[in-house]
Amino acid sequence: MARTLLYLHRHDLRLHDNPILEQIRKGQYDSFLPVYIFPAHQIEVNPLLRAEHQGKAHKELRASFGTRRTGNVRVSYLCESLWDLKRSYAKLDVNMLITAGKTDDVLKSILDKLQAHSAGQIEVWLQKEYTTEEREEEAAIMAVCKSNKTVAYKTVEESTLVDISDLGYPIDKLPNYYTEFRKGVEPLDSVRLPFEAPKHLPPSPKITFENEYEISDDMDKVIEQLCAPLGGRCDIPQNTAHPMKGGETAAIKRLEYYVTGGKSAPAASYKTTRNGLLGSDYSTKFSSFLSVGSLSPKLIHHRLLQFEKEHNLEGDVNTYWIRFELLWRDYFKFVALKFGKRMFLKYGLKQAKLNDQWLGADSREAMRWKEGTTGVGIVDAAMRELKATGYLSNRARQIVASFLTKDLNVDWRIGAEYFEEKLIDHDPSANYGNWQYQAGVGNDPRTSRRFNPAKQAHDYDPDGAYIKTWCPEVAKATVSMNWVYFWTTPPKLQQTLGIAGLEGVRDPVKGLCGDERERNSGRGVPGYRKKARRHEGRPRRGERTASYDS
Ligand SMILES: Cc1cc2nc3c(=O)[nH]c(=O)nc-3n(C[C@H](O)[C@H](O)[C@H](O)COP(=O)(O)OP(=O)(O)OC[C@H]3O[C@@H](n4cnc5c(N)ncnc54)[C@H](O)[C@@H]3O)c2cc1C
Repeated sequence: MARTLLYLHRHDLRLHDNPILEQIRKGQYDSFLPVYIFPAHQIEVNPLLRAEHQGKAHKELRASFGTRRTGNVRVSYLCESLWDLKRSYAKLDVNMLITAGKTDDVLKSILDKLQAHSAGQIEVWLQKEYTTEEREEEAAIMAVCKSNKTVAYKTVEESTLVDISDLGYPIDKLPNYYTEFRKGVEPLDSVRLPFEAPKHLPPSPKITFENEYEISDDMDKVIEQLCAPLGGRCDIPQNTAHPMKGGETAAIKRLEYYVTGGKSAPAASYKTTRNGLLGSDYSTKFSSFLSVGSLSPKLIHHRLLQFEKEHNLEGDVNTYWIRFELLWRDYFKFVALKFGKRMFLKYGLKQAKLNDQWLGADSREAMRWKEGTTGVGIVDAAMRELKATGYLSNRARQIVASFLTKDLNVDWRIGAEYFEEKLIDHDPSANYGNWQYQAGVGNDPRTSRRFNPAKQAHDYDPDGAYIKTWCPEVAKATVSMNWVYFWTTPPKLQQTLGIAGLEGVRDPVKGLCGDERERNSGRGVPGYRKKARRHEGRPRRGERTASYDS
């Protein structure tokens, strides 16, 4: 009997290190059909409906606090990643089917079509995911397969550096804090070798699949369509910290770039540069590739091993630290599996009723935070960078998350949902896990962690270059307090700079920064330098800036 493998791609848009494609190399398949379905519960797919099916348009997709599930920058990035994969398949004479709709319904129609064309024994393979919505989707897919006697179904774990089956304990025994988890998997001897990209694949079945959605072969057309209800396609500014396009091709190029240059390669200084805010090399920028699966964490690990060996950098703290961060990614995925829905609940993993008075999405605080018009320079710069580019450094993410939850007292889920809409690297476990951590309801042993924005600005943006890049209205300010806290600009200077009427000057959203003592803890005010020297190396209460247990 003929055998057909239907590969339902999810967040695994690559050929390299792909266990499902490896299975094809090992198995005897007569035909192979890779499929991607734009999921109608996460992406606004109405614009792709054929004219005669406009009546089937579903309700506008909104997250619980009103933001879009997927914004224009992220959906464009996803299309770039998908079309890159489609082109790679085409080079192997394989036709990738890209369609849209409710995943299980669409899968059922594809299976019907395949069976009508005598595809024989059909196997449906897909990536295993760990967050609740993705697991619910998987359950629905499994139900479709089970209801059809000629269809076998298989999921594959492939998205983490350390496979879940190599942890050595069941998921309910996952440590509640990162350090214990990390120590349990280091020194990473169990990381499996990446598979090579296939050189040959079986031919695609000769079927033409049609449903109510029409997906053009022209990526730009699809991007235009998908972005139309999301405010239109976004032009990313030249000075973005993330200039890379989506896709496996760009991902491999980025990985190679990051380890090129011997001891001067960006990877060789990662630990010292990773808290940067401007430029694209201060950190790896692997996250967006990892989030859609264009890059495998196992490939990164093994490429780093090779790099270390070539340049006598074994045991180097910089490359170690890249893995340290990749393990955070793994950890949050496993946390999502262990805690299920709690990952998304107000009181978090801890079910810690820290605060019953959090402000909502329509509060002035939440709205001005999103717009980047609070008057707190480092926060506004970051929020505008996020909106314009879909990317934000880890340092800036921590600062704005702390400001929203600890200074403005806004419900952390509003921030998480906004990040979900905007970030090109959105990954539900990393996003919600980090937000919970910052809000004090997740995996942080401390609940009172707060970042003082003035101290952060002076430590990580001492000459204001970052603030001035994204908030050009204060570019001419020469006294640091004026770009750190816009409203401190003397009225005369406000007139000269032309900023007197700006919301952040006239009506700032200060949160705790409104407190005079708090403002005086910033280096921009006289006397700070003396204080700073006194406290050197000794973080003050509530002001620890080091991330996590770094
Ligand atoms: C509030 C908040 C929300 C976040 N949301 C996301 C998200 O949706 N998707 C996402 O990938 N990361 C998220 N992060 C983690 C981190 O900020 C980004 O992974 C990182 O900034 C991406 O840039 P990079 O690839 O250059 O990272 P690098 O510093 O080069 O790190 C290398 C890789 O390690 C992983 N990593 C680094 N830091 C973390 C972390 N704290 N948690 C989990 N993985 C990490 C990423 O895969 C990253 O690509 C969030 C952090 C915060 C504070």
